[in-house]
Amino acid sequence: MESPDNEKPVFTLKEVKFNDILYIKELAITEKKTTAIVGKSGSGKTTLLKLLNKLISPDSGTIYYRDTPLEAIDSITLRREVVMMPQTPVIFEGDIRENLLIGLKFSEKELPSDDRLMNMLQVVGLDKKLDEPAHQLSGGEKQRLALARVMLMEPSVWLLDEPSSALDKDTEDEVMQKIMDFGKRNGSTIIFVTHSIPMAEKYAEEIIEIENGEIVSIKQNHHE
Ligand SMILES: Nc1ncnc2c1ncn2[C@@H]1O[C@H](COP(=O)(O)OP(=O)(O)OP(=O)(O)O)[C@@H](O)[C@H]1O
Repeated sequence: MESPDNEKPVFTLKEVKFNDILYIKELAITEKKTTAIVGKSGSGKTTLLKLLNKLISPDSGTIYYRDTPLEAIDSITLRREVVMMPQTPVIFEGDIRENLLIGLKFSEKELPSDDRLMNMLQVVGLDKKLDEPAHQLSGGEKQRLALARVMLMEPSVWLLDEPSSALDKDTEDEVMQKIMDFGKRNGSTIIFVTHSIPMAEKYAEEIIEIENGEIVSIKQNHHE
């Protein structure tokens, strides 16, 4: 796939194979754009995100992050810039504050103030106090907390696996819109997995469709 000169790929995949699950001959994911990965359950969407975050490694082929092969980048260094939010939010022992800060533990950034943490809870629409225990939150609230954690890390690239799956229809749109606004404001690249074609069409500029571990289409999606 050829990109115009002003569009640089953030990830490039060449002949990438993982078990019998995924085979990607060639793929370039454009920097600063929003890309949706769609496909049926079990088609390999999560596997692709995990490969991009170096949680798993391909059996063969090469994945480049910008111009560097992933095997030449240390995982922690990569994950300071490329942050994945898994489908099921990971919530740790402790209160909401600790859960917000845990993502920043490996970064070299200064820890944010309580005011900033509260502001982030407001952005994701989580009306809780910082010292409330996190494990008591509902599924949708945990997802909002996980999202606020990602936002605090100010990733250059977001990998979101079904970011709104635990939310009801009314809040799904609100949260997706927040992700988009926040990401665009920070000049981030957003790559999100969804089984919902309407969600992909509404929010993504590029839609990659996977079927049985292979890309069957890449569409540009123009918003008015
Ligand atoms: N490490 C692994 N080893 C073997 N099989 C795996 C591994 N990881 C995933 N699979 C299988 O690979 C297939 C693709 O899984 P994946 O999680 O990527 O699908 P998905 O498209 O994200 O599905 P869903 O929409 O249901 O989350 C599934 O059949 C899954 O059971």
